[in-house]
Amino acid sequence: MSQAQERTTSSAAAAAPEIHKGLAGVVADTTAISKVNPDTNSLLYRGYPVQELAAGCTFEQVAYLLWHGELPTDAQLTELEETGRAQRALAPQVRAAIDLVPTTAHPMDVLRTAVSVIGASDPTAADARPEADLAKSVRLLAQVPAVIAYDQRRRRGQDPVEPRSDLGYVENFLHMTFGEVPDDVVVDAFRVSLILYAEHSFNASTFTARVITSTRADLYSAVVGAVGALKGPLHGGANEAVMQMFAEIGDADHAEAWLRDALAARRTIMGFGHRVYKHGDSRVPTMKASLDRLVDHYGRPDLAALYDRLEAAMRAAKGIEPNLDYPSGPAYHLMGFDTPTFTPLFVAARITGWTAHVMEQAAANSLIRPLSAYSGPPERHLQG
Ligand SMILES: CC(=O)SCCNC(=O)CCNC(=O)[C@H](O)C(C)(C)COP(=O)(O)OP(=O)(O)OC[C@H]1O[C@@H](n2cnc3c(N)ncnc32)[C@H](O)[C@@H]1OP(=O)(O)O
Ligand SMILES: O=C([O-])CC(=O)C(=O)O
Repeated sequence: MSQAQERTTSSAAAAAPEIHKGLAGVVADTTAISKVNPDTNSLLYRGYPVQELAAGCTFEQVAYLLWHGELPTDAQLTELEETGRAQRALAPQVRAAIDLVPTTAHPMDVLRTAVSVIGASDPTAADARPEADLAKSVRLLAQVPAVIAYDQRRRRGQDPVEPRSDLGYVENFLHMTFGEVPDDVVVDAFRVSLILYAEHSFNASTFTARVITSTRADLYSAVVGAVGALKGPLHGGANEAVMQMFAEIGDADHAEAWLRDALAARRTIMGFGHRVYKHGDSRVPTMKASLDRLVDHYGRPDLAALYDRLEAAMRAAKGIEPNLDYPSGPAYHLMGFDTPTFTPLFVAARITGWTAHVMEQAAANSLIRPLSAYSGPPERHLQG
């Protein structure tokens, strides 16, 4: 190589931008909503450890905390509950829109469509004042359970169940889905799962919501985009994929051989691994404890055995730990939800975190627009 060529190569190398594929390790902004700390395996919502919130709070209290930064007083909680309870029923046009979506479509497609119609029917959709965005967030929190319950029931050929305003959020959700409020152990496991799923800093779906908000689009558009991002199996779609995987393995005694073959085929093992946590997901022990109680309640030690054997085999083979979707999938299965409904349940919880981030982004906005390094052909021209 000539000296001139060397100079060109080294100056090109010096100018080459550092690429952060997948934005891994990039700190994109500040947030006061939650702190994910992989070093201490901890997760704080507005400063509170999520385990403490899961042990002692209702889901509505956690929603209020994420939106407002503080836990509600009794009067504030009552106001939130009453506003939500009054909005639990679906408008006829939302039901009609759901009915138009074929049942061959995934329930996440139905939910995405329903949120879009809820937004398009809201005359305040374009009102970007913080109090208007908060009201939209409360509305979505109240209506998403009705969409999920309505869709699962229509797929089963069952009539819809009307909401009950005398029930709390969690009990009413289960009532609308199953036509009855199940035993306390089930209600409590569901409550815990919703609190654990509520918020997780700049994950892919939340970041999607923030990107959309950064263009000054409305809150419903941000949530529709976030639902799309959550659907993928590398993100929220993993909870249903865990159950499909369990069905494929069938029996705990097959776990090790199944995993050996799956890894040899370079398959991704669903419910394992995490972009941020590399030594285990802070939420898993709490959800696993709820799963254990469900296993006892329903008398399903076979499911617990499969869970444990696959987890141990994955740890031995790859040193990779489960994420929250691993215990949540079988927990939702035991509660009686259909497998394709699992990711919509994640949406019901994450609506709180998404909308908190939408409001935080809007309050201190800067258009999110990273740079790219061009890797296509050099400049060229049409002939003649
Ligand atoms: C609530 C949530 O959304 S949590 C995430 C839910 N998603 C899943 O459970 C899907 C399965 N998991 C995965 O696909 C990944 O672990 C992700 C997408 C979550 C994180 O991905 P990344 O941060 O890109 O992981 P990373 O590339 O650092 O992985 C390191 C190595 O472990 C491997 N690995 C990571 N997770 C898995 C897995 N679940 N199965 C098999 N191998 C895995 C990667 O292939 C990679 O191997 P290599 O170095 O030989 O190529
Ligand atoms: O943080 C992430 O990348 C994914 C995750 O666990 C979540 O969104 O709950």
